[in-house]
Amino acid sequence: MVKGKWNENLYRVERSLGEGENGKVYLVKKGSAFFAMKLGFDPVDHQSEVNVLKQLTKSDSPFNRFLIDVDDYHSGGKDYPFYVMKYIKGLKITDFVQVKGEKWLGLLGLHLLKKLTYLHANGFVFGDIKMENILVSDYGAVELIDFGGVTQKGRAVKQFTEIYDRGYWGAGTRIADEAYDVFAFAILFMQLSDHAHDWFSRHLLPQNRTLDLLKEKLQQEPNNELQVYVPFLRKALDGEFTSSIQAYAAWKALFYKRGKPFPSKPVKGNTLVWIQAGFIASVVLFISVWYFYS
Ligand SMILES: Nc1ncnc2c1ncn2[C@@H]1O[C@H](COP(=O)(O)OP(=O)(O)OP(=O)(O)O)[C@@H](O)[C@H]1O
Repeated sequence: MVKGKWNENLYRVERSLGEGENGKVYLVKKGSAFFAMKLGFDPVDHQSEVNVLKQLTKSDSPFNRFLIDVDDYHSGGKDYPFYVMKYIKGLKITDFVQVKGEKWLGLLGLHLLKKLTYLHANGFVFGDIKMENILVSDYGAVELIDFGGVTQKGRAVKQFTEIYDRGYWGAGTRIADEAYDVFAFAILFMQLSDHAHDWFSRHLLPQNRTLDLLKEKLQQEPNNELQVYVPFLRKALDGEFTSSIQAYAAWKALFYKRGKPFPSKPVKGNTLVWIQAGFIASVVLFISVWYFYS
């Protein structure tokens, strides 16, 4: 059990969800509700993450219900800072694509860009877009986790991962602007196609990390699902989308051009039974009314 020193909320730790450079994340239960609890390793980094989440809590965006509680856990004479957030039950985006298939790439891109537009509208840039920081729940709902890299526009990006960073590819600065996230988005989607996956994990010498090389790889993109988005990805790498709203509109246009409907939600087994029962009941009612009045 973890009891907050100040707010006195009591959480039962169920299991570990994961660990990164900044902290450990646990699945916790309060009453009958599940949450994710992050215990920070470094108090300064932890506080900076909490400050961003607190600001987003005040915003008019889907992020405003993400942060639940901020407190310290006192144990063995020491205080351990933690925060509690919404628990996201989902798969890492790579695993989701592997399980469900590449036909979902278009929809995932649409949802991720939409999320970024909310963050950007509130004056922030995500900074550390990478596979590990994107969870996908059923039916393709995309959620960002790990707000450690979230940076106010105009400041130097707080935390990034080399291959997603436009500075690494000599394609621009590390000053937080919307195009920075759109560039990382493009790398992510190139990486999500099997073809480029291997190539990204290889170590490249500094002189080989160029925008031309990225575009050359894009040209060779054999993946059918991603093919339609290649013009978008090229523009994103070139920094031509100065806002995520523009990027979202462009992706959306290609998504519909592709002419593929959203993978639809299957009707649940018991919903189907109720629909059938309702139909039979209405037929019986109709026959009996007709019989009664005729
Ligand atoms: N809200 C959440 N719901 C479900 N799982 C989560 C949540 N937040 C984090 N996790 C899990 O915990 C792991 C570590 O969390 P997080 O990425 O925030 O740590 P970090 O130390 O900031 O990582 P990094 O070293 O990448 O910066 C994630 O990869 C994810 O699997």
